[in-house]
Amino acid sequence: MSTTDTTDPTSPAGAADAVLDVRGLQKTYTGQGRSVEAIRDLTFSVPRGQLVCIVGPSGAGKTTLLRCIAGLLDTTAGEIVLDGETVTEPPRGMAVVFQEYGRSLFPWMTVRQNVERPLIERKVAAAERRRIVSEALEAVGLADSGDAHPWQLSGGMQQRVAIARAVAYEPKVLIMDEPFAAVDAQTRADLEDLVRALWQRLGVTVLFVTHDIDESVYLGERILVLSNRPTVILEDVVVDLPGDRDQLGTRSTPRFAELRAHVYELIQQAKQGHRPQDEPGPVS
Ligand SMILES: Nc1ncnc2c1ncn2[C@@H]1O[C@H](COP(=O)(O)OP(=O)(O)OP(=O)(O)O)[C@@H](O)[C@H]1O
Repeated sequence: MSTTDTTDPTSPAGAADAVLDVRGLQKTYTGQGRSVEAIRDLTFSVPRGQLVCIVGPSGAGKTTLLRCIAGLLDTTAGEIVLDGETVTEPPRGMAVVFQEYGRSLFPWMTVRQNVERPLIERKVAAAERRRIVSEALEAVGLADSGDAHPWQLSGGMQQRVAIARAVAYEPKVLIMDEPFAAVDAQTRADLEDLVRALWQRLGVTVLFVTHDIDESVYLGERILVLSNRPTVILEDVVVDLPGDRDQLGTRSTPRFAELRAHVYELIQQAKQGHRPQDEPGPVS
């Protein structure tokens, strides 16, 4: 298959099996006498259980997009729909893992207490909480670290705690914003495999923003490549690699190299200001 055959014709906006619909999203930051048009027009839909990576040049609006989807930021126009409900505030069905694991965990709480906290807020009964937390820690390989405090753990382990907390929440959509940018290469590879394993086991829908093109190809079933700001989708790339992936084997296949080269080329084009030909103008 050539790299030009990668646009997915099967993911129209508003697909019936979509867990998440982003429709005509626009976001312009205003204040202090100036405005920044971050997102011009984004429309895409994510089928339940898909692992989607989002890449684009620095400042393209990736974090802005995730914050809008997570209900943490008001949109200027357009709509985000999670399982049929318009998102107007952080919805129960979403969990977010950020890059700064150090700041997202409470240092005075143990690992177990950190993972348990959202479940307490959700008023899950104590016995059920214990079961869910144990399973989540087991799933991320931290079954023996429940009584430790975050500051006693390595960066990679702390990020595992953040992932366990997100998974324990049993989200419909797991949002990850450059979660592995601050860990070393070996830990990063392990965490990538952890995300793929959890995704396959739990069937959760994942939106994963990364700067790393190789990571997006290795992890994703699909990659949304964003243009330069003001952001539109430059290309919706299908990652047609086998579901079972491993760091050495998958990354050395010709198809992996082909997809990586294609996404790399798109990012270069985005940086040079290339836009899709049929880009709709901003709605006035
Ligand atoms: N609170 C804000 N007020 C004004 N402008 C903002 C604000 N937050 C972000 N921006 C601008 O919106 C644009 C998109 O920012 P955003 O952080 O979403 O991009 P990004 O793709 O996540 O960047 P990076 O890849 O560097 O992390 C940038 O031009 C940024 O300066």
